[in-house]
Amino acid sequence: MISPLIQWYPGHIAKAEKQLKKHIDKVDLVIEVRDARIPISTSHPHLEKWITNKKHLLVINRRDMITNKAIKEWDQWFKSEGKTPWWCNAKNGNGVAMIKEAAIRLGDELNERRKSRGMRSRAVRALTLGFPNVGKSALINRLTMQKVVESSRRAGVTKSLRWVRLGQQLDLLDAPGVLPPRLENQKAALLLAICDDIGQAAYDVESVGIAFLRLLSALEETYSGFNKESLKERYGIALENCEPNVHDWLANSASVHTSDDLRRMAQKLLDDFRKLLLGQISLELPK
Ligand SMILES: Nc1nc2c(ncn2[C@@H]2O[C@H](COP(=O)(O)OP(=O)(O)OP(=O)(O)O)[C@@H](O)[C@H]2O)c(=O)[nH]1
Repeated sequence: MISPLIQWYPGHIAKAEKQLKKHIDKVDLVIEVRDARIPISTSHPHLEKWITNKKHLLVINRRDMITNKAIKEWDQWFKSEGKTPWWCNAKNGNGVAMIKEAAIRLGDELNERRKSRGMRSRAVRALTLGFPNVGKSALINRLTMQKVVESSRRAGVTKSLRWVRLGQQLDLLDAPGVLPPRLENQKAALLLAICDDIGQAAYDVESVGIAFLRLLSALEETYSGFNKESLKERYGIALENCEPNVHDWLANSASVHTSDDLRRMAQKLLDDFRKLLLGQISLELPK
């Protein structure tokens, strides 16, 4: 079995973490953004420690990339863990207005407290925090209803912290994505690579593509909007019987003749998944 060793901690992320720790004291509220396809693997292990005494809004973005059934099950799971998830699609704006209202409500609570202590009320200061590429910048652009920060397909585009004013009520700090310095959990790292939430320099596309196929073949049909037929039509791949050695099995398939073919196919497969061409697929299930 091929197990990719994935590590990604580029200089700008190390710098971002340092800056973040400096700025975190200045904010009232942390808007944590996660990827709906992998909401556990995109939870930062140090976040709880960083945000003690802060208000916390948990946003699960890319809701369009998983099924409604999956959203419902995750929703119940988060609630059973004492958390309230706010689902959104930062690309088309779905769910963003409710997140804005929730942030403003939390700001109002804060200002009530300030007033009771004889202090003047002010805009709530919020920080968006999350792994690279989960949609933090897209969310900010939707919240402000203009393109104030760069949002791009590549992970690691936001490179410095920047304040953005949202009316009189909300000041938002857009921060670069943060990651733990070591991806101890390689299963989670693999999911991050499949979802394009870490830079491509961190992994071997062929190994990740093959691991993705293996995951697809093990997916619960009822839980996913994934259509095995589409894979068969587009790539000539039948997922049945692809174990135990996916690599050999793939190498013998009709469209793969050279290792370059294999690499190209792996890349296309991952791109298709990321662009929703293979359906709405959850790569993690609630425990
Ligand atoms: N399908 C879909 N795509 C989204 C959604 N939100 C963001 N995207 C896309 O995901 C990519 C990454 O979004 P960004 O907003 O740049 O992500 P980020 O978290 O700011 O990324 P970093 O700058 O790397 O930290 C972009 O191509 C967005 O258009 C969503 O809800 N659904």
